[in-house]
Amino acid sequence: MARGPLRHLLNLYSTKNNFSRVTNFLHSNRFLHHLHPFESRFYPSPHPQITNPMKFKPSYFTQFSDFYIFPYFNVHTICALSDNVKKEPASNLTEKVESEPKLECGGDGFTESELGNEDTWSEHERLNFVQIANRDPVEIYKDIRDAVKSEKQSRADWDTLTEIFRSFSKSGWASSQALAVYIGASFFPTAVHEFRKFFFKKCKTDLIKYLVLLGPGDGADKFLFPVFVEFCIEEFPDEIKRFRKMVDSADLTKPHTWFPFARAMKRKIIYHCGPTNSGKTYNALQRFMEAKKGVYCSPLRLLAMEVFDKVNTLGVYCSLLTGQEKKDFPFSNHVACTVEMVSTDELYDVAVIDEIQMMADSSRGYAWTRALLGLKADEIHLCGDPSVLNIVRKICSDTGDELVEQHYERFKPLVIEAKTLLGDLKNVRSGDCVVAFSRREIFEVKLAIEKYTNHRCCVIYGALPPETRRQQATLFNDQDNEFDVLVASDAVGMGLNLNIRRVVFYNLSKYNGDKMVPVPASQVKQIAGRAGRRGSLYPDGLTTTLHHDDLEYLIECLKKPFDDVKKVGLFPFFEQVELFGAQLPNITFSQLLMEFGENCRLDGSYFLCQHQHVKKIANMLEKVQGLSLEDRFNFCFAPCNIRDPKAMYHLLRFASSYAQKLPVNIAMGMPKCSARSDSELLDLETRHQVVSMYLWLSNHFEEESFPYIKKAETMATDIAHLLGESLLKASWKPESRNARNTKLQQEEDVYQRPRSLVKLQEK
Ligand SMILES: Nc1ncnc2c1ncn2[C@@H]1O[C@H](COP(=O)(O)OP(=O)(O)OP(=O)(O)O)[C@@H](O)[C@H]1O
Ligand SMILES: [Mg+2]
Repeated sequence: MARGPLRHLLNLYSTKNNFSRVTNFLHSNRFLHHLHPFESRFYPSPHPQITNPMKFKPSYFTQFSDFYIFPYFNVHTICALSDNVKKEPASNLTEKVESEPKLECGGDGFTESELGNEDTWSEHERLNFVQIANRDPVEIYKDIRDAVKSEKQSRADWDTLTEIFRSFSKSGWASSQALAVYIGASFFPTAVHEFRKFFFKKCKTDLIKYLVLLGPGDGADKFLFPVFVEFCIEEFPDEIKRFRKMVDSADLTKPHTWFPFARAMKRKIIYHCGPTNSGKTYNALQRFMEAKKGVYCSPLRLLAMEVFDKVNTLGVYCSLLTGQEKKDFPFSNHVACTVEMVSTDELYDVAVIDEIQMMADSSRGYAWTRALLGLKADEIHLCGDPSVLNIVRKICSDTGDELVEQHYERFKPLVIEAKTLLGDLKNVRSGDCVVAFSRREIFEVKLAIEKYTNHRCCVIYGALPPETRRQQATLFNDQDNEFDVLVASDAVGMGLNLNIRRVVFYNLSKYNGDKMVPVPASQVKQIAGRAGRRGSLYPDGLTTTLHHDDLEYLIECLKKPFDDVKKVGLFPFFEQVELFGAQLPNITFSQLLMEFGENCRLDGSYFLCQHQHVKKIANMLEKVQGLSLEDRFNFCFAPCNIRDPKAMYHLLRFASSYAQKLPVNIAMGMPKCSARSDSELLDLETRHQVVSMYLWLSNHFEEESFPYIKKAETMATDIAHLLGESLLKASWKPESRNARNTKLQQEEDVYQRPRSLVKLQEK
């Protein structure tokens, strides 16, 4: 065993202020290069110091040190364990390490001078301390283990020792280091408690004196840690084995290896990179239509429907596949689908993944990542802004795919109107799209515009079914009617082709589920960019704000370069969660998801997508008996508004019937007429959601369990129609789905909203 250099490092490490010497030693020995692949097995976060030794910083060292502290991880073991380590015989490496000139720190690394100048210490004690500091932790451990019983100590020393162990048990450093030897965070306190008992029972005076000298804190923690590791390895082999299995099954590093068939292909990736309205999707779709077999992956059902209609009109037979609907076009070789639904089994000539920057989306990003990594297509066209270009470059270098970049500019520049609407909605003009970020505000604006001007408004917001959004868009685009103004939420940012002359921001703040925050610049850009589409009535796009106060923020957002995204989303497949769950019997599914989130390992380019939505549904379904783990997993992804109690109730009902193996009933009536008030409109929105959920479930479970598909389809169409009718007449004050917003509703005059929410926040 190449213990010499490793011991040397350990000794250096256990002394204070020795950091620079240790790092010099590491650099000179090329240890870091060799350890890289192995290191990635332990840590969920990126370690730039490993990939680039010159960036090695003191704070990293503590995390890095296990390899030296843990006596079994010598150079040989590390070489053997790492797959990608340079093919160099371990013995060579050892020789290199050992042949490095010794650093000038005297003896074995821990010098006498480093012990300070305590006059009270005898020469004998000094020598003793140096010896203890430099002893092999394995030997220290064995000595304690084999001792008969502890020697008598002074009261003061016992007290200090108690403090030392208290500090050790609370040390975040020790707890996170322990993970590297598979002692989980939840087991760590128990392990320390046992270690303390063991230590107090048998420890010798000189060791205690040395620890007392170090005192509670860093120095003692680092001295005790390797001894603690030895203790755990002997005392808790089963715990360690169990935790190791668990950690291994939550390994989400190297996700490109999850798709061996895609890896076996030589794929060509074409990144259509540019701002909104620059022709990215148009060009990608040209290739899609030319191909023998193609797939278009859309961020929205609406956009999938648009492409489905468009390419069929142009004579290319295309099917439609979304979570809710399957429309098989006879003899078609093309399919337009939502990105979550794309098959990674099917072979395609050309695939298009639209709005690729959504890879970085905190909840849905995993679907884009999966499509990019897993699609089996000779040619994959990515359309999006430049924010994920760098990370796509990195992913392509991991997958070995060829990457071609095509850069685009906006057809016509977007012009900012500095005059603004001067805070008065009476200044709205034909072709304007007023953007507000809540349903309540959308209806307030519509009400005000229709009351104080001669314009009529169409509305588009997230809770409307795609069919209704399309109907509203058509109404707005059509010049032969009075509906010449659009009031919309951020749902307008993607997809629809709209004849917008000017995008007017009613405000530039939105509620993030917790508080009001400024709308991110990337979103502002995307929405503003909707003004002036090529081929539309208004090819020159304009944008402005309602209030002058907000203008500065709008300009700032539009001037801002695109973000450079560092991480993209990932989510485990069911099989991965199942494997992980096998290590943790007797816990609920939502606890299992939580454990997975806490224990999974990711490498630096990925984050685990948020799954509050999934957890909330998992919690609700906990009491439903008879669902398999896979059923639970699938139910949790149903498109259900978790803030809508009625929708949640129906989902629970569906799951309960399914669990009892009964045919799942829609059990929901159809309203007779369109809505006459906002609460009726809300009710229609909920009903549509429930039916849409039913359709989604019928596509994700055996069809026999959901036998009322035809009925659900008819209901969905009818409700969307009623919603459309209702919106034509909607001229009521908006209500809110939950009590939280009712306070906000008390504002009487729609013109009296805070002057500039962005400004207010800055203050
Ligand atoms: N070469 C072209 N010939 C005719 N029309 C085009 C051409 N390129 C783009 N268009 C039209 O210009 C409009 C904007 O193009 P496209 O939707 O491809 O832009 P985009 O860059 O994908 O925008 P977004 O980021 O908003 O999705 C569309 O209506 C499209 O049909
Ligand atoms: Mg596009």
